[in-house]
Amino acid sequence: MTSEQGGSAGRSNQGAGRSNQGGQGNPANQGGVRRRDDAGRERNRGTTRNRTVSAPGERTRAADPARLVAFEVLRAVSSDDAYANLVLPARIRNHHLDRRDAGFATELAYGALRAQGTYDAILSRCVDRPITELDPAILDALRIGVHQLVAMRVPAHAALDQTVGLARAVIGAGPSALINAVLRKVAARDLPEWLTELTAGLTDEVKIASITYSHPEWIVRSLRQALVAHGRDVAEITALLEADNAAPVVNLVALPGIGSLEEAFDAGFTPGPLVIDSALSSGGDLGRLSTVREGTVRVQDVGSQLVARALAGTELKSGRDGVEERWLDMCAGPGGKAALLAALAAEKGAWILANEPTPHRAKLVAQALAAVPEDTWTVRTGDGRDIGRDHPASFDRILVDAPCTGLGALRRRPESRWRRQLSDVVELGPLQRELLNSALDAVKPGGVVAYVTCSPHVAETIAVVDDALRRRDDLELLDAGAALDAASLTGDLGAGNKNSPVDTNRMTAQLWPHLHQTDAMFLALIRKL
Ligand SMILES: C[S@@+](CC[C@H](N)C(=O)[O-])C[C@H]1O[C@@H](n2cnc3c(N)ncnc32)[C@H](O)[C@@H]1O
Repeated sequence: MTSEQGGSAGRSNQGAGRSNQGGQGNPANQGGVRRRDDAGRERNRGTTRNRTVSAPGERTRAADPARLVAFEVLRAVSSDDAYANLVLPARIRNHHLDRRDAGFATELAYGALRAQGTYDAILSRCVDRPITELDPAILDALRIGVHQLVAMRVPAHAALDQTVGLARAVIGAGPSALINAVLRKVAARDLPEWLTELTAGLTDEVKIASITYSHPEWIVRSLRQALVAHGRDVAEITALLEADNAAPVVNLVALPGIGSLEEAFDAGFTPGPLVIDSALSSGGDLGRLSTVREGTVRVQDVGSQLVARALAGTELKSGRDGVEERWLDMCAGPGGKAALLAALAAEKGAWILANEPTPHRAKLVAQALAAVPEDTWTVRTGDGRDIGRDHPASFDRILVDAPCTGLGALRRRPESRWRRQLSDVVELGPLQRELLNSALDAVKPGGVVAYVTCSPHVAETIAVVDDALRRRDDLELLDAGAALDAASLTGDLGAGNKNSPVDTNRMTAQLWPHLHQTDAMFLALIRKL
């Protein structure tokens, strides 16, 4: 069963509230009752007591709202399988955090989630039983404490006082004593000292990197393998893992012919160096940008912008060039690339079908497309695997932005590295192949299919494309690296996999967080003969 929605459907504002730090002003904070300086210390609390780690004195009794927000986010992630980037803005709003507190809570929650592997290894040395036997709430409070102690500029006494105060307020007096004792042991060393101790005697580079850069071993192994398979030096793994741990820059795109970045520039965004109509910022409240609320300017990773533009700019041999072309976004939800593609299609006089099987995500696609002239697009709610059979040789350009593990977007989803498993890679394989095959049936001779993943994993990238090329004799690979260069402002991204040891992979391209400051998007451009 499928259903189609015309371009007039689903108009509503979107984009508002997507900021990580979109806190509301808190009158109490503005009145100077509770302010935080850059080091995360609260100021104007009355007499400053000179506490030390060894003599912490009387503990704070109430939970600091910013730490409470971070704690609630960790609890929602570990106990309710929540997504941190969805929970955090809501909690920031609920607790009325001001901008500075929102920034502190964001750093604390995201930092503690990303570095959980390292922190759990540290905690294992400081707790006299396996940490898996700890009450999950206690473990989350400890993780928050460790992050303040070893990675934030929070003085040790404040980190201890505040974390113990939080634990006392939300967990109870008993656990707060345990937390106090454990965090004191953590505070005895800084992070480099802890890492030296944790990796002493290890020779396995994967294990060392896993502890040092807080990634599961299977992901370290997969990313090393991906670097090599895409023709890069395995020594880049350190820079890649570090890039996964850095707070990502917010990327905006102005929909071509529709949006303007002037307002974003006025608000402090800077022009993106890699792609036209893009802007960058290290944070801020996006909700105050009217263009973002209207949907004419959208939050979108530069890598996503580049692959969409590379597909739109590829020369076709399917007849009409540009005018009245039919485009398909086979896996469109929630609509980021569909919106950019639709705006590019509108400029060229083309039309796009945006397909998504999940009804609520299909609604998001319609919302994302609402800013684009409605005669340019249609939303279809259905399985992409049926499109090749139902609409053979019907489209000039097709994007298959396949469901994948997202291993290339770990910096944006702090908890996902702990949720994903190697078995996910295996499970997604058949779906990725069926979707690509359906797209290859649905594309016209001379038309182009872009196979894209936000994962560089070999099994989700090269292996899928290789299988398609092996099964069919009506395909040719186009130079995806050159297409990305042509879509970029620099013309010299160096994303082509020219040095890949795999023959068929030399025409594909791979963007990398540590090289391009984008998500690790893979792109293969396949023309049907
Ligand atoms: C990587 S996301 C796409 C992101 C999207 N292109 C964007 O830029 O916002 C993959 C999407 O594929 C959808 N999907 C899953 N199974 C599918 C299927 N059988 N056919 C089509 N899409 C599917 C998922 O629901 C998800 O929305």
